[in-house]
Amino acid sequence: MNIITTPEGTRDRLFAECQRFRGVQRELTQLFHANGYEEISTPEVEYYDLFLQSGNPIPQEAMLKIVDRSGKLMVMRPDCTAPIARVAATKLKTVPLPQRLYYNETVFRSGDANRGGSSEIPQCGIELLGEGGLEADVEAVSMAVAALKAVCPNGFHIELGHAGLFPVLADQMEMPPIQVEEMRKLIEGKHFAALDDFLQSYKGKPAYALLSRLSRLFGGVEVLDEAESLVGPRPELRYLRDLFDALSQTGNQDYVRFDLGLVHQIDYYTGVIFRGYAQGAGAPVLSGGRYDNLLGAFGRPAPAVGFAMDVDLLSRETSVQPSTARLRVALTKGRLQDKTVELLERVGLDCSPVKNPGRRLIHSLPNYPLDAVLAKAPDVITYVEHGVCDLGVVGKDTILEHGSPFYEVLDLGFGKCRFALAVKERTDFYGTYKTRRVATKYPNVARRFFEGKDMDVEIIKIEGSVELAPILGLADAIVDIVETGATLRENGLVPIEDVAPVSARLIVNTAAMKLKKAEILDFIGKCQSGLE
Ligand SMILES: Nc1ncnc2c1ncn2[C@@H]1O[C@H](COP(=O)(O)OP(=O)(O)OP(=O)(O)O)[C@@H](O)[C@H]1O
Ligand SMILES: O=P(O)(O)OC[C@H]1O[C@H](OP(=O)(O)OP(=O)(O)O)[C@H](O)[C@@H]1O
Repeated sequence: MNIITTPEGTRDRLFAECQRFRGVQRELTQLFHANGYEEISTPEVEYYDLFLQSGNPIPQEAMLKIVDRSGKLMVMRPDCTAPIARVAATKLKTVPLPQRLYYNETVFRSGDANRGGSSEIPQCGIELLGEGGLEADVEAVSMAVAALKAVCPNGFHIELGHAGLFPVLADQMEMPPIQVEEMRKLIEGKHFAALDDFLQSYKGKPAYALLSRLSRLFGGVEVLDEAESLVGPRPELRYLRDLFDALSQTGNQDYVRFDLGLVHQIDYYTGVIFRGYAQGAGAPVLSGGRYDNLLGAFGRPAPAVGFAMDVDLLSRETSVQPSTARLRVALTKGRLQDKTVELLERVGLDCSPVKNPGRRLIHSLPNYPLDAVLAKAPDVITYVEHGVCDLGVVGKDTILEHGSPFYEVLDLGFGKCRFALAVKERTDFYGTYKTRRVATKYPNVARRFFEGKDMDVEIIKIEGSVELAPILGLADAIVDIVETGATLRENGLVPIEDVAPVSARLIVNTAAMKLKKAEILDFIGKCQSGLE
């Protein structure tokens, strides 16, 4: 058979697209070079252990692996920073610090090709090795500003956070580690209402006031004022203010904001963290921070700071289209549509176009700057993830199945049902050694549920009316949505265990949240007041 397609997650670039892409690379590399950074290039394959050693937060399953002739496990470089730290600690060991390095390389990660995920991510970035402290951070953030200025004609901004803030606040809450992680996830995902609920029983703790606001504290320098008013002076907040003041002295203040809710799972970063957002791009185009422990992991302890820019996102045609102030909201068609309309009407939005849609799929509301897009549930997630819709209304079932690379800000309370494990009446599902077969429309949810029980099962994906599978003898059980329980009953099935509760959620694209903050917060506020 002749192979005439490119591998999953890869693509060719032709003519104008290639020119735009090379143009961005040229602009960035010239800038870095002109500022005293020297180019470094490392192999596209590295030993897997290198990334284990670096404490890199990239999950194992996201790395593309190869086994070499001696049986050693290698990976296609999933990140540029660890290999550069390796070089600095070995070949460059005798070269005095600080070292200023830049790279123009592709990193490889296995994404979900069916959802537009790319396995090849071209990056351009810098590493400033061997310099700690404010001056080095000012240099790195200023370089990030200059780099975005060079390639984002429609506007951009950078947000600063501090990796040290969350751990000290979490310590003051005296929570078990599992709860700290739960709280971290709620803050990182900007689950506004869920975080409020979660923290109810911690109201007496000293860090409660700030932690309960942390996911909402993004914006201008007033964010630091509010944080300080809630927790008193803190060195991390003081540091961010000093950094902002220093950046203001070099004329960068208009490009710099804050997000105190930037809280990463693994403390790879040790100080300032930053992300860059460009008008028209649905995901951050730049990401970086201070990582003072990485070089030490390779035997040459030294502080370091750096950032990487996504050249693909920066050179896409769509990234040069300025976004409008109107919000685009993807609504799940079917069961959730009427409830969403009810909620919006309760707070005064005229939804008549959505109530009489005909065959049209996009509807402008006459009295609010919002375009409603009607889509199937998994597509709501795809549109919001890619930033072609700013917000979405979708069931938690779909989020649990498809993942959540977006902010999940509100539980809207309607569309309530649950995931349950169900079997034919009078069946002992757990009482056998045989590998059980489970039919479901939600294979990821089912797989995780049984993994949590350390149980091997065979999962069969069914597209609908899953109840048929055990009746016809194809499966021993199903994992499916149960609302009233009528469908199970009428088909001789019984629920034996709840898997997860489900209800409709309001989700927000991570870049849109930052680029259209005022409009999006207004809409979230409206939805929240409709719930109350
Ligand atoms: N009884 C229920 N069955 C299925 N979904 C429900 C139920 N109750 C609430 N929901 C919520 O409604 C959402 C949309 O359900 P709906 O049935 O309209 O679409 P779907 O089942 O995903 O698609 P379709 O039936 O068109 O294949 C679900 O994702 C879920 O969050
Ligand atoms: O507990 P109940 O109130 O009976 O509701 C649960 C049923 O509703 C859903 O099916 P849906 O009607 O969406 O059809 P589908 O199976 O084709 O998705 C779900 O998959 C169950 O079959």
